[in-house]
Amino acid sequence: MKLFSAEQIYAADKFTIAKQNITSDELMERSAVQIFNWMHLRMQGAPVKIHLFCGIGNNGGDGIALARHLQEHGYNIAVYVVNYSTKRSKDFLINLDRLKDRKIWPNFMDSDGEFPEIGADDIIVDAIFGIGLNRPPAKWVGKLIDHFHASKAFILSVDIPSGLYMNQVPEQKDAVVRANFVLSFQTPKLVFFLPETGIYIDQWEVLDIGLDMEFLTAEETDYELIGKSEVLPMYVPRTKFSHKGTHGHVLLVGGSYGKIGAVTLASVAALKIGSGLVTSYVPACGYTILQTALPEAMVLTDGETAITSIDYTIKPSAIGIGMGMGTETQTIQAFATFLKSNSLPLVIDADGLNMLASNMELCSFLSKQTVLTPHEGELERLVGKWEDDFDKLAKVKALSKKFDCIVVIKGAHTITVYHDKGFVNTTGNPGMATAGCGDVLSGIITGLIAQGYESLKAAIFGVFLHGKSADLQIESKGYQALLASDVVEGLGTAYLDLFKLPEKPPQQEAESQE
Ligand SMILES: NC(=O)C1=CN([C@@H]2O[C@H](COP(=O)(O)OP(=O)(O)OC[C@H]3O[C@@H](n4cnc5c(N)ncnc54)[C@H](OP(=O)(O)O)[C@@H]3O)[C@@H](O)[C@H]2O)[C@H](O)CC1
Ligand SMILES: [K+]
Repeated sequence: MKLFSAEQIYAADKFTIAKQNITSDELMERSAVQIFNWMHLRMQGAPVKIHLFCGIGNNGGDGIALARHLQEHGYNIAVYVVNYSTKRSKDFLINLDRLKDRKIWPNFMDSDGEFPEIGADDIIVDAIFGIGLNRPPAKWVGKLIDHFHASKAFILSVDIPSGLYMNQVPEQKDAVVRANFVLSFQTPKLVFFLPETGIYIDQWEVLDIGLDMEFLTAEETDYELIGKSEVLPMYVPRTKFSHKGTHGHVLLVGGSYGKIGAVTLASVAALKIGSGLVTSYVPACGYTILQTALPEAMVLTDGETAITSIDYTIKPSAIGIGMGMGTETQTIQAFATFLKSNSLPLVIDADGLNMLASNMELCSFLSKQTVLTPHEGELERLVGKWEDDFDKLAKVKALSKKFDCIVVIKGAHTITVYHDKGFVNTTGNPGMATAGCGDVLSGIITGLIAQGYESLKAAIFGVFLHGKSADLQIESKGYQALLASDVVEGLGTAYLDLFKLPEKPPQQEAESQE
């Protein structure tokens, strides 16, 4: 799913209005009706108090139009106009008049004089600011937002939590609504998925307001949200006459005394994701461990407790390097020599990234579209400190373009960056914050590349399957007990889940059984 910018959404509005020959007010009405239907389906007329806080722009207009529909269906509402500016939008005013025609008089608020009482069991509809926020909210609006939070009421934000920008992090962290639920029009927003801004959103859902599909399809976006529909077309099925030689040969280079587990996890993940053959290249201290833990793998050794040179005669189809490898001087030399002569598809993780970061000149030797899989600490060593999430993304894009590499920024929503484009993952959970999960991911991505997936697709698909496996495993294991090896274990079901149809709603299910 594409993640559109504010400019693109405004352009889509304009295009849709012209093409469908509707007014902007009609488009606002569609938005309001969609929100109303969503709420009505869940609330079924419940007499819960609903406080609608509406700004004076089109986000506020949505709120005002929603208030009319709620009132017409007998809901218990209170409407407030958060009068932060005198520049009221045309469609806001049209809807304000419609409300007044129905004898509903909003409370106009333009300072922190007195805020209404809000009960913990009430609902707040947050329609103060939408995607048009372009400067910090006034102090009193910040206080009003504090008042929302203090009430403990459920907060439903219209389109985007008020106070969040579309393309930068907020200056005042307190002046942003912490939404329990966001109903976002047509497209989720990138800020829902970034660590500094995603914290303001518990859950979100997209409402289709019928923006022109032709326009949306043609528009290129800087970011894409990756779900099942995006990865399914990437999947390459096995053919009847294929054999282990057809499914690639992975070489994993890493490990040092006390850290052989890292290569072991990557190796088993590479096998489980479907590579035909896996060779693990480890210091001699890892030989027995690997041969015992993973009889399916072949093992090559070098040095006693750390890797001192990387020499092999096998012909791998993809190489993963760095997990548990250490950064001893001899290891760094071996790594440098290897990079200078290697032209095979490559994945670099963990200590491989640390060695790269302390010898950035080596980046010019990376084979094309090398995949780097840093966590935040490793990334900072590679690109330097960033000011905020947007600066981080800009720095990563610059690195990717400079060295033609793919950077997998690991996090709650892992973002795979290639040149100017970012792919935001939707699977995974906090149970994955556990030792070895990164090693598993590097094994998965290397294993997919070895099977013939292009490196970028392997990174995007691999990140998805890694998270999906953990999501499926969590159902029986819980967050705390999830281990990296459970994530490896679940890879088979993660593949199978790609082909599971979504569950039908109960009514359809009954009909299909008749
Ligand atoms: N296609 C869709 O998704 C549709 C979305 N709709 C809704 O429209 C909003 C966007 O509406 P817009 O009027 O452009 O913007 P806002 O409502 O967010 O803001 C209104 C104006 O407020 C001014 N502004 C910005 N920041 C501040 C601030 N800190 N303090 C005071 N005022 C501020 C700004 O105007 P200026 O000229 O003063 O700069 C904003 O324009 C979208 O989110 C949806 O909810 C439509 O209903 C249908 C289509
Ligand atoms: K809002």
